[in-house]
Amino acid sequence: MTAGVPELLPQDVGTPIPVSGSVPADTYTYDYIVVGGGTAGCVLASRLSEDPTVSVLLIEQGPVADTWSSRVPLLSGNMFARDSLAARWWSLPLRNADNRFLEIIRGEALGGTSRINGMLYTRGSPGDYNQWKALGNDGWAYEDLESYFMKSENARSHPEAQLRGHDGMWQNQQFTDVPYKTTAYVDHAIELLGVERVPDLNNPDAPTACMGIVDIVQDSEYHRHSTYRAFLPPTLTRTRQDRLKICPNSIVSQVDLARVPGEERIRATGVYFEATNARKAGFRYLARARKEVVLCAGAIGSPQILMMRAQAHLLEKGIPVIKDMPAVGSHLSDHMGVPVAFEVPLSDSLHHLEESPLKAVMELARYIITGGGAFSRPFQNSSTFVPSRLLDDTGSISNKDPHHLDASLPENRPDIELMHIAHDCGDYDVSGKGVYTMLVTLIRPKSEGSVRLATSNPRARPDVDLGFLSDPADYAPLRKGVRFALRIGEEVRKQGYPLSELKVPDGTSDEDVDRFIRANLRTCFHYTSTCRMGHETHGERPSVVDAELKVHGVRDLRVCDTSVFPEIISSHIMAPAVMVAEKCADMMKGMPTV
Ligand SMILES: Cc1cc2nc3c(=O)[nH]c(=O)nc-3n(C[C@H](O)[C@H](O)[C@H](O)COP(=O)(O)OP(=O)(O)OC[C@H]3O[C@@H](n4cnc5c(N)ncnc54)[C@H](O)[C@@H]3O)c2cc1C
Repeated sequence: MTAGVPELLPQDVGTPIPVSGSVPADTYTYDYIVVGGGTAGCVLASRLSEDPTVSVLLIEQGPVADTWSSRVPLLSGNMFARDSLAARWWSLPLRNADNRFLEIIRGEALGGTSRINGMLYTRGSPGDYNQWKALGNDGWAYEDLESYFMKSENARSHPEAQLRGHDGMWQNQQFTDVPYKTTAYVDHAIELLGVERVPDLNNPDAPTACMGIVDIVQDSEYHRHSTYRAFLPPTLTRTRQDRLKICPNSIVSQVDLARVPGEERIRATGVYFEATNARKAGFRYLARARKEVVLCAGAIGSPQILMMRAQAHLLEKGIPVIKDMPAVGSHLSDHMGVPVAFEVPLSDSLHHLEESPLKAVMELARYIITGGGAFSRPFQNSSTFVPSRLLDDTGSISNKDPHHLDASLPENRPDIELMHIAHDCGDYDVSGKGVYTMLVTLIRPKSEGSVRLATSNPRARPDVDLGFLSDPADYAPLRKGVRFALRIGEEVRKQGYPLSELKVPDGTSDEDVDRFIRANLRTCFHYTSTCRMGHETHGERPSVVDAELKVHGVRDLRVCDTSVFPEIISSHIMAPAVMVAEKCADMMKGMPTV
């Protein structure tokens, strides 16, 4: 037992396979089964179990692990720490980027990726969701979703903001003090280049070209506020343990499907699962759902589970296919980032903590005593968003026509984000140097990849093809973004600040910049759209779930995580994952959605 969450074993919540006739059919039956206790899954399980008359089973692959370091912002975002519970494996080679391999990363613990990520809370542009609606998804325009963003959050730093939530379970806040000198020079340079600085990047009325400090999910004690800590804390799970059963360290292999008598359709009746511990392999269990099964296993896990029954090509792997759905695992989208790195004085970057253990210890002590300092924040503090078409040849925004900056219009969505990071983001040797990185990120990529089963073993990692640069149209905005970052560097130097180019393209031609992009491209781990929402299962825009997140043609089965995004949004995706779960809970409860 860890930190008081009542944890159950597979044999406590499921019937062993083969099912014995002596076990009454109702014994291991729940109203709802939620698969995956990650970012969205914790929210959904929490909301569904508000009703004292329903029973909910939550099955999570990873442990409940509420360690101290998992709450310290700077430490908990370190995926390489031994207790980080970040699962890591290699992608397939990037065919269009020098056949490089990139690491696929997700959180595997209660809280999922919200337990290990960069903590940035961003809703995205209203135009992102108006685009979802334009693709045929009724009920998913920004005006339909705003109340769900507000319901979940407690925005501690924006008490006056009417369109931010202040009573929700999930806390976020913003640090307005500038942590390193570089930031002030960089921000000033960006303003000189025509981008407006805004106090709240989550204000839906902010222009599409804007820059500001990003809110982070953090509670009043300056701890990371993962969705586990916010929505399923021990105080809540203990009072609901009669109706909310939490089974960690268990992996769901398949959804149990049965034909609906007299109908073409099939229905989800339960899930098969087993302990994650390899020594328990071979002991399988079945839990049944009276009402619905909901997959919240993330944009890699949910298609992996569905593919066990739903793709014709899997016949070759000996997997019997119940329903052919070509969109399952297809259309993987991710933000791709190109780090443009500058050298700055060591004291102005996070590297000074690595170079001086004494300083690191003092900073940690400062965090423990005051809650402030370098350890109280994640790696990234601020961001700049720009639609690249507004950047002119000089690398600045001269077109200030309000129509072009109206964030509610899908065509105005920004396609470039510059993540401002006082650390290096590449694989090169920077020992002894201070580094400031502009991570130039393509946030509306046209390239798509896929998730495919490598074997029929549910414990095996699936093959992830990120598909970066498979659409050559992605070069143009990335090139503009890289040149914009270099231009910002120039403006900073003009102010007299000692910043020099460290990792930048060899020359100024398109070929030079493209070579740099291919050699340095990295994932932002923002996987979406592998079970995307839409009208059809086949045809021009094949999809997996409808606007109620129900899997097409299968009764009583929904998907609720970032895999359902009809298109990736032009910002970080954790807050939208929570919004999806809030809306899904209301739809399942039959409550009128706004
Ligand atoms: C390193 C990193 C940094 C990031 N930084 C940010 C950021 O700062 N801001 C932001 O907005 N976004 C960020 N993201 C992205 C964002 O955190 C995720 O996209 C989002 O949290 C995913 O939510 P989810 O519910 O879809 O999936 P997850 O949170 O990944 O949850 C899926 C859960 O399902 C479980 N699971 C999977 N398969 C099974 C199975 N078969 N059986 C049982 N359980 C299963 C997993 O263990 C996991 O707990 C980051 C991502 C990473 C990896």
